[in-house]
Amino acid sequence: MATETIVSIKNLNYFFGEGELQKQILFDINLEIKTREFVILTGPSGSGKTTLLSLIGCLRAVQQGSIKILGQELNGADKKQLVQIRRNFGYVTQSSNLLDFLTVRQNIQMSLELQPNFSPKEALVKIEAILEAVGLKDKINAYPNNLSGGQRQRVAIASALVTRPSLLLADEPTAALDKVAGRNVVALMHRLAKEQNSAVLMVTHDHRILDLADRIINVEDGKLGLALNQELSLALPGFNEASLAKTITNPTVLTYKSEEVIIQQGEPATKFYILLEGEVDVFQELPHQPPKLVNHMKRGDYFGEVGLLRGGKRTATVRVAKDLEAKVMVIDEEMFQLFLSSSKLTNTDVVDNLYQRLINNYLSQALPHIDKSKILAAASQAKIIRYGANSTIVQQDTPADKFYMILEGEAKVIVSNASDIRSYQITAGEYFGDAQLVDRQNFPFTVQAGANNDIEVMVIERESFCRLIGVI
Ligand SMILES: Nc1ncnc2c1ncn2[C@@H]1O[C@H](COP(=O)(O)OP(=O)(O)OP(=O)(O)O)[C@@H](O)[C@H]1O
Repeated sequence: MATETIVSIKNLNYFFGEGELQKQILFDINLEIKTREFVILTGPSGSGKTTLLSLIGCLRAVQQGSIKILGQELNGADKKQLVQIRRNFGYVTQSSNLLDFLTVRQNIQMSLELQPNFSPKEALVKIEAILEAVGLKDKINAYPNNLSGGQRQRVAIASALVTRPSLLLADEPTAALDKVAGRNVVALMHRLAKEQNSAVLMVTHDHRILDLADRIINVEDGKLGLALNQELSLALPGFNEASLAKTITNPTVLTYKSEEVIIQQGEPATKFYILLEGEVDVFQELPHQPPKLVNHMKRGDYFGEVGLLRGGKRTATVRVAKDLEAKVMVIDEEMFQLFLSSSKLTNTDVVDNLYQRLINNYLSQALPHIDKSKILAAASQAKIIRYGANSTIVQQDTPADKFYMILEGEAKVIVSNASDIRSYQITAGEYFGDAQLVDRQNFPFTVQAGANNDIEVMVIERESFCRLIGVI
């Protein structure tokens, strides 16, 4: 699918007032938005978000700099050209500007009438289809007053998208809605816009929907910047600005090229990363084999915590996906530990995720020929059990009913028969039970936790394991 630049803004400045009262509102704005991108503008009140949106939407005249919509310059464009350019937009506002004396169908029809060339019959087909998409087909003849706030906003989205615009501009579309309705409305806008190949630029203060964006841009004092605090709170639930204020160092932002390696398996772990833009692949480097893809991550995901919290070495390689650039926030170890210690929620979330990734990495190494999706599914079913020093994990001559893998610590495998007892040590990443499980044999050995420390073991039930290796 071709990607086009929908909006291209270069060196844009904007002023309100004149002479001595003139005040600059926007400062040297540069921004590109491409097909299918869902971009959120956020930032403090009065920072210039609505002004920027209205300039892009041709509701104000460009004074200095350039805004191009689908290659057409707005600066200096005459009225006729602006009317033409506006046909590329859909607009959704906070108060869903529906006309109360018109039915839902008539309200949507008004958007279509701005676009010539539709017969009434074609218009009705389009209205029915878009109402079906927003889940309101049965309200086609209702009046807006008889709809809930969320339903009205869905009609507004239907009106904005019925013409299949290249760009949907939305100004605080959830402000009048409760949490659930607000999220539903934005999720709907997100889905439809992607299906129709539209780009979305949305102004919002609503933190509950930031995860739906492909990109979050912060507007502060009329300047654009990365929304680092919002990105942090998205990636690490429980994060609050006080955590950032307590830290000495500011996070660094780095950009990596397509297929560039960000962290390399086996190298010392010193930093934690949050993906701000682009996508990355996670690989497991295996002896005598090509690297194995174990995960794919997108904006809002983080990586690097496994090495920081376990063993100090990188347990996987993270590389930028092909044909994409990646922008990452780089957080040093001290700051990362502070995030964990300052929020129980963040700590729990990071640790849960850590186990999933550890299991995923170890299983990928143990079963190099099993594909990524099966391993991820099995990892999500696995249980983690801690055994105290010297305790027995499995007993020789009892039926094998589970697959075991050591995540941390050491264990002793003891094989005893009539004439002698032999034993050897196994450690993190090593496993047992696989050979006996399929045929429901007995364990030919006893496995005990090491003498000095607790150990952590991942356990997968027989059925999940057999499904994983493809024997059922
Ligand atoms: N017509 C106007 N004349 C003079 N100043 C204006 C005008 N409209 C807005 N401003 C000023 O421009 C600045 C930016 O306003 P804008 O509405 O773009 O901010 P915003 O980021 O959208 O704020 P909010 O989040 O509160 O909607 C504010 O300081 C505002 O007071």
